[in-house]
Amino acid sequence: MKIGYLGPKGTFTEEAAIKLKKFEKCKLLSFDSIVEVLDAVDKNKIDKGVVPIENSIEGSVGITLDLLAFEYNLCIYREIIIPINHCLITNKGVKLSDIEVICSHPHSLAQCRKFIEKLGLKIRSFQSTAAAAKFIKGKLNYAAIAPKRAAKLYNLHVIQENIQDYKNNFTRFIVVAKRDHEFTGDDKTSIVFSLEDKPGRLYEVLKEFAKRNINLTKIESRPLKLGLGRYIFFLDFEGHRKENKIVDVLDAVSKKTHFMKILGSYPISKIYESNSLKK
Ligand SMILES: O=C(O)C(=O)C[C@]1(C(=O)O)C=C[C@@H](O)C=C1
Repeated sequence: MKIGYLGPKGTFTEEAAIKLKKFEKCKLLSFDSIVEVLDAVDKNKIDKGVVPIENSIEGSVGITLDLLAFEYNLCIYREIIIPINHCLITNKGVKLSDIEVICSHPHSLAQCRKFIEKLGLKIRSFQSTAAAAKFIKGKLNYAAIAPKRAAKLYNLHVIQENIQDYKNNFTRFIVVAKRDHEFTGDDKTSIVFSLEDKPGRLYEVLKEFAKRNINLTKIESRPLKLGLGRYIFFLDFEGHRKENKIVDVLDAVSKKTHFMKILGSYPISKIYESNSLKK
């Protein structure tokens, strides 16, 4: 089983991918961007791919949602939630006062916004935290925001841990595949849909879930990219698409939407512990 992840080695996504070893024997392969991971699954170069979808401080990873909605017909096979400990990382011997530029993934920079503002640093974005850590190697006025494990892998130094602006920081990752997960009895389903621009249309859809006592776990809108005021909705709810109640609700919703895509049913994740220093 080949599983791709947003790399290089040392990203939070790799930490999430390592958790998959509990479920199946797999070989982990690193990719430079989220789109490359999804594309490799789509083209059957790998069996599954792990990408971030949502963070408890900064919200959704827009690119992941957009690719699932508009560009690929892939399924969510599993979700993995891990705690995120952002570390300030430099070359050995560098002091806080030496740092001029801070490098990281835009989502990580956003999760540490107040911390960065207090230090008055310039920022530079990278495809991932570990790519930023690799980049600062040998650059004495640069720091990276990255996992502890990235510092260890690239022989860098952790100046400060847990620098995110809010204590409870978690990211939800999804494992994407060509098919979704079989029924386990403790599942969730994700769909995406768009509506006609008429009064009450979203209410009509949500009513179908309320009527059947189905618990929604997330709702999010993203631009439909056809102009202001036009949206696509992502909805997560409890239950598996093979259960009668869910078959029924999906049928009702498909009749009330302009477009609907089932992204998949998969087991609800527990929150994993960080294993940032374990392999
Ligand atoms: O750069 C990484 O380490 C990633 O795994 C990406 C990512 C993200 O896109 O949200 C994952 C977890 C953190 O929330 C910050 C960055």
